Amino acid sequence: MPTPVPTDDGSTVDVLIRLLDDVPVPSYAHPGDAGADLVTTVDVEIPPQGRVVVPTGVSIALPDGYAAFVHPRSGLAAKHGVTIVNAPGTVDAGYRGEIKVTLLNTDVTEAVKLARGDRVAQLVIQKVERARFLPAETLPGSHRGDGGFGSSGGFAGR
Ligand SMILES: O=c1ccn([C@H]2C[C@H](O)[C@@H](COP(=O)(O)OP(=O)(O)OP(=O)(O)O)O2)c(=O)[nH]1
Ligand SMILES: [Mg+2]
Repeated sequence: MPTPVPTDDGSTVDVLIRLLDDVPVPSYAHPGDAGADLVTTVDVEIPPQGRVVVPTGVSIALPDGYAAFVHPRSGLAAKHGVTIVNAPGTVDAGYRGEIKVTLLNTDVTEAVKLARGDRVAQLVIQKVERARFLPAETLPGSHRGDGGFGSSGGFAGR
């Protein structure tokens, strides 16, 4: 069995954060976690199949070449059907406004009540490339070609 190489704990980036409310600085629950939890600063009830934009009480300044992505939390999704409409939300490096989360209650019958301070999303910071788009008449061939949307097969006979 190959020995896993420990992750480099120096792989962190400094991100300035403003707390706009009495909220904790987002933190990673465990070493090696990718997402730092964000809380809602408001009590909210999301009706069945409803959506609501909640503030998180934080704004950040990312270095150029980085973006932050607002991801759903699996516990909220699995237990209550709560996800994020635009998952993952994209926070641009130049954005200085409050980070907000557009929550969606996918449950058809049950409303979901969230209280101020509840963790509603997780923020993943990533390095991102920006492209120089080069218009071309044709594109180089590839093994996949234009196959997509299930071209490699479905599941369980469908
Ligand atoms: O889940 C999200 C997604 C975005 N944003 C903020 C940060 C981001 O930099 C800005 C714009 O997001 P996006 O580009 O996704 O929205 P848009 O509809 O294209 O708005 P804009 O025209 O302002 O770019 O909104 C959030 O706070 N939460
Ligand atoms: Mg945009």
